[in-house]
Amino acid sequence: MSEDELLALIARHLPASTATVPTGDDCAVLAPKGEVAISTDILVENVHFRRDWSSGADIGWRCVMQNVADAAAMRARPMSFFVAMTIPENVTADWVEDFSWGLREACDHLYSLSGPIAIDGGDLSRGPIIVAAGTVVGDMEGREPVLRSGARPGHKIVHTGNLGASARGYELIQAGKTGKAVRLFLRPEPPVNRAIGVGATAMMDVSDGLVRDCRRIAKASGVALELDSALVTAAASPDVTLEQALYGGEDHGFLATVDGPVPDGWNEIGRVVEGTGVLVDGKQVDAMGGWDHFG
Ligand SMILES: Nc1ncnc2c1ncn2[C@@H]1O[C@H](COP(=O)(O)OP(=O)(O)O)[C@@H](O)[C@H]1O
Ligand SMILES: Cc1ncc(C[n+]2csc(CCOP(=O)(O)OP(=O)(O)O)c2C)c(N)n1
Ligand SMILES: [Mg+2]
Repeated sequence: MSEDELLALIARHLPASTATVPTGDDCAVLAPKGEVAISTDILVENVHFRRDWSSGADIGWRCVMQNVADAAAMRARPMSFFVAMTIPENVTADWVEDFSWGLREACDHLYSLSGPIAIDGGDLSRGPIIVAAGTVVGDMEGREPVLRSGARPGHKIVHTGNLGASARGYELIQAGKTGKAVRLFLRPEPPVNRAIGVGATAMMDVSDGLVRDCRRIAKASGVALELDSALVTAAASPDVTLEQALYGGEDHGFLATVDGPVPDGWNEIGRVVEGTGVLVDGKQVDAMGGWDHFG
């Protein structure tokens, strides 16, 4: 199959674009309403996914979702998406078509949460394994970006999303089991609408684990984040252990700090205090915990 035929297979399922110039030319040209937020994240075969666990559509879905979560964590509305891929010889055209169907399913799901988003470009190359690098363009639409540096003592720590579900799903799938947590591990569902709509002082999506990501906000803000284990357990997905909730990543739910009441759809999990690092029930957590590609 030629590169152009492969591209045609991918294009077959993509949603309609409102870009001034959509995919097909040297660049896409976009017309956002406000400032632009851009983020990129890769999925690498056997690091982020296994082909015997995930279908092509699962990977397409995840490629979109893990990126749009970063845009939403700034309060940008995801509007445009780019996918650069390497594809090995042993991947079938059916797999590639299925991947593109997963992109489409993710875009349709997002339409209902935050409005239209299109795949406006990408790249294809032969490579030894599957790598899918996604880039999201988000439209700030006049909103101020929420940084990691705005947490102050007295603010509440809040979370929305499927806390710990991916970690539980990862453990279940390794044991050959199925269930809702496995489905969420394969297809994370970041509640992007809640992130875009929140009045937060600091925010990020949780990709590497709650404690590790709290540490990032703590460091950027020059404060300590104190988690309450009972609140974390109450906020976590069904049957999730405290360990999975604190250290599991890849849920792409949102961790935020707020100066005021807990927003609708969010759960309080702790508070911002003076100091450094992360505490759980008043005790400093020394271990980094969570996921580190190079640790
Ligand atoms: N190779 C790179 N070159 C430049 N900046 C990078 C690179 N890799 C990561 N970053 C930046 O470092 C920050 C942290 O990255 P990462 O931990 O991957 O964030 P996230 O969990 O939001 O994907 C981000 O601002 C990201 O853009
Ligand atoms: C086959 C397989 N092994 C292990 C994992 C677990 N895992 C891989 S990467 C990762 C952390 C998140 O990925 P990262 O690239 O750090 O995302 P980012 O922080 O850049 O958004 C986790 C928990 C997995 N998803 N699949
Ligand atoms: Mg990243």
